[in-house]
This record gives sequence, C-alpha cells and structure tokens, in this order.
Amino acid sequence: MAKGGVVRTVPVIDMQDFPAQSGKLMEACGEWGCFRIINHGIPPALMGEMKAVSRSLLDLPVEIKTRNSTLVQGKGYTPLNQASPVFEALGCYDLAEPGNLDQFLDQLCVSDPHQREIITAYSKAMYELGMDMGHKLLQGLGLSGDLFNGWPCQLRINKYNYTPEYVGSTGGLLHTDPGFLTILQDDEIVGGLEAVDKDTGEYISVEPMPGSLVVNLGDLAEIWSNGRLWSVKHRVQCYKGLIRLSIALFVLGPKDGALGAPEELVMFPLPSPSSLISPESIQSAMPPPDGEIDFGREEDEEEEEVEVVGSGEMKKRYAKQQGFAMAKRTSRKGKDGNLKNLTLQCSRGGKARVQDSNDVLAYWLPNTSTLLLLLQHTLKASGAASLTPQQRRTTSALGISCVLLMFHISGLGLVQVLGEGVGFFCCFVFMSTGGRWRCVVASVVAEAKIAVAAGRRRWRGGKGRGGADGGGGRRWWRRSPVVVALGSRPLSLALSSSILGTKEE
Ligand SMILES: O=C(O)CCC(=O)C(=O)O
Ligand SMILES: [Fe+2]
Repeated sequence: MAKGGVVRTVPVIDMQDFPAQSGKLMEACGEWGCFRIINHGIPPALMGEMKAVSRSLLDLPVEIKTRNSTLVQGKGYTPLNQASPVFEALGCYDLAEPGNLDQFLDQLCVSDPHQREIITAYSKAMYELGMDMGHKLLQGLGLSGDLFNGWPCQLRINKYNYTPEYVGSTGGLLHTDPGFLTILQDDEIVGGLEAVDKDTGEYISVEPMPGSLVVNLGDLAEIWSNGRLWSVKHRVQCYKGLIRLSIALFVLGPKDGALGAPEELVMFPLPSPSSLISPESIQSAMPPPDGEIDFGREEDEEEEEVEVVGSGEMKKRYAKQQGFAMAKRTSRKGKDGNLKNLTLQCSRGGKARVQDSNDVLAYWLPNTSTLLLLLQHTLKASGAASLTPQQRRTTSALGISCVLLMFHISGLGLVQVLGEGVGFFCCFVFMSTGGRWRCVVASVVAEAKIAVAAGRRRWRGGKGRGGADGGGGRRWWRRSPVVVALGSRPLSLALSSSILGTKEE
C-alpha cells in the first residue's frame, strides 16, 4: 500500500470547486480511475435515509426479493451464489425511464409513501450528479456536448452479509465495471473497497469518508476516451464481521451499443499519459489539419522498400502504458514513384493486462484508432488522398467497425468456444479516395479461441450441418459462420493500404 514509504490514497475532488479542480479530476481519471467526491450536492440526510430504506429492502424475505426482475437480464435481484456467497443485490435498470422506478418498488411491495419518496428523490439526485460528472469529464478533455444523453443508468443496492468468520475473505470479486462510470455510496462504517494501483498493481484500500461518494470509471470510459480514462480494477474485502451496504448508480452506455473514440481523442504524435490531462496538451498534440506528418527519415522515401521503426520517448511511454509497441511502418512505391502499399503494425508487448473480452476491446480500440489515424495521415502525406473530414470519419468508422466486429460478438456472449490456438482475422475495405481505388486490409493475429458465432439460427447438436437435415445445414453456415474470436492475448495488429487502380475524375 505504500509507494516510496507513502501510504497511497485515492484522490478527493471537490465538486464545488470547478473549473479549478478540472486538472485534478482528469489526473484522477487517468492515473487512478477511482476517486472520492465531496460537496457533490446530495444532502447527507437523504444519503442516510436511502441507506436505511435500502437495508430494509435487502432484509425482505428472499421470495419477495426474487420478484425484482428487469427487462435486461441480470439487472434485477442477484441472489447469494457460489462465486460470491455473501453478496446479494437489488437493481433497477434505466431508472430515468418513466415507470421503471415505480415498477421496481411495486415488485418489492414497497407501500410506505415515505420510502418511495426517499428512493425516488435519491435516484433523481444521483442521476443528475452522473450527468454533471459527464459534463465535467468532457470539459476536462477539452470537448463539448452531452455525452451521457439518453444513456440508461442502473441503481443497485448491495449487501455483503459478512460474519466474523468471513473476515479476510473476498466479498466482491475483483472486476472492472463494464459501463462508463459508477457513483457509489459506500458503507461509512464497514470499509473493504480496494482499488488496484495502476502503476504497481497493489491493492489500495479506499477508506470510508462519511458524506463523500466514490466514483469508479468503467471499461466504456477507457474505450471511448482512447485510453485517457482508466477503468479501475477493484474488489471488496471483508475487514469486519458486520453487514456492509453500498448503493451504486451505474452510468451504463448508449442504448444502441455503438460507442467510439471521438476524433479529437485519436491523436498523433502519441502523447505521454501524464500530458493527457489538460485540454491545452490535447490541442497541442493534435495533428495539423492539413499539414504533412513527418514519419521519419525523408531520404528513405526514395527507396523501393522502406522500414521505419517508430521511435520517440513519448510514443514509447504511451505504448508501454497501453501494453503494446508500435512496431513497423513498411511502404512500397511503384515505378511512377507513387506510394502503392503501406503497412502499419503494432505488436503486443509491455504488461499483460488483457483478461476478458471487455479488456480486449479496451485494449484494441485505442490501438486500432491510432493506426487508422496514422494510415490516413500517411495517405494524405503521400499526395494520394485528399479526404474531407466527413469522408475521413466514415473511413475510420468503417475500418474500426470491421475490425471490432469480433469483439462485439464475443462481448455479447454470442460465441461458442470450440478450441484454442493462434488465430488470424482479416478484413478488407474497398474505398475510393483522391481519384484512386484502394484496398485497406486490417489483420489481427492473436492467441485465439476458435469459436462459432451462435446467433439466432444457432446450430444445435449434430443436426443440420450437412447431415440428415441438409437445408438446415446450409442455413447454419450462412447465418453462423465459423469465426476466430480473439481471446485473451492479442499478438499483433496491422493495417495495410494498397492502390488498386486510378479512376478518371
Ligand atoms: O460495494 C462496493 O463498495 C463496490 C461495489 C462495486 O464495485 C459494484 O457494485 O460494482
Ligand atoms: Fe464495481
């Protein structure tokens, strides 16, 4: 818990002191992904009353608690289970949707108008706080707009049924929150929340601080921000043999599931993590809008085959933080002197922190976006392409969508794993830019799980696949192709662009 002899604690942000605390907020988001907020505007009396009401709901008989279900599976009652034998929770999905909170209260037979008022007032106040936090994050990144608009938020009240015998064991398993951010009223008396230190990997105890709230950033924040916001790993330990209660508001993600890094957050040259915290540093790290990017030795451009190894301290530090290293840029020129083919590649290195499909997504999206940006700028610099900003966005979005299709499939749990090995995934995008037809090939090599995408027309048992039911077999092949779903250890990613021909303008 100590770094250089100093006990580390998560940062504390004063919500009434903005914009002065904006830099501190962004540093907390980038370096910790977990911090406390004070002066957040939720009255202490309301926090206390909500805690009391939550306790009474979680003390209801299990027959009533199991009535708590939601349209989205897994967001209602979580009973005690083998993996978390002392943990249970009640949940209300999309609490801002009219009727949802009332339905939650009806399911739990809450007839006391006072209890209903408390939960309703608390949910509203927390929801507004979540939206406010979204604005502060956008401002801190030098962006404007309304990031969380229309995103569903889930209210969840957690109970840890600790006993003296359980002390020293884990009440809430190590995880990252899959959504964008979580605002948590933790237990004022029974601590136990622990955040993993981003640099050292140590567990840091997030000590109770009455009246404050904890904010945890989730996987979507890391993906959306292109790695600037850190999705913190955390767990809940049993420090005391007393019941522990916490109340979480999860800002989940957009309903249609599409979320990508804004163009402003995909930048070159790659800045160091610590220079990402101020809007000024982001502006200065942006590529010049129409200027050429210098990739290295100019004289190399004349050679038939050019290999430039990415260098520079900033790039290295960023690569280390992201767990990958920019490996190569290889280009080939045709007889007419024009660039015919360009390949950008990054390969896995640095620390291994990729564990599940969310992590894989969080890991690859920034890398893919960065490579696409490098590719676009190189095409521009070669004089072969003059894309409008709109075209540039479309190309980038197309490439990213293709490459990440796999992750979406595996992230949604639609994949049935058949085996493991080293897998290769490749996608082709044909496009016309600057009067030339080109083919962009994205390829990913990974230690992969060989899997079948099990969609609606999933192949069941031995039937259908070219067997007795031959027609069914064809259907299965059409709708559920064999895919290589990227597993836990991506090895390299490459983007290659080749000019196929020239069209008359
Ligand atoms: O109970 C806590 O303090 C943490 C809960 C948590 O991490 C979660 O609900 O995702
Ligand atoms: Fe969590």
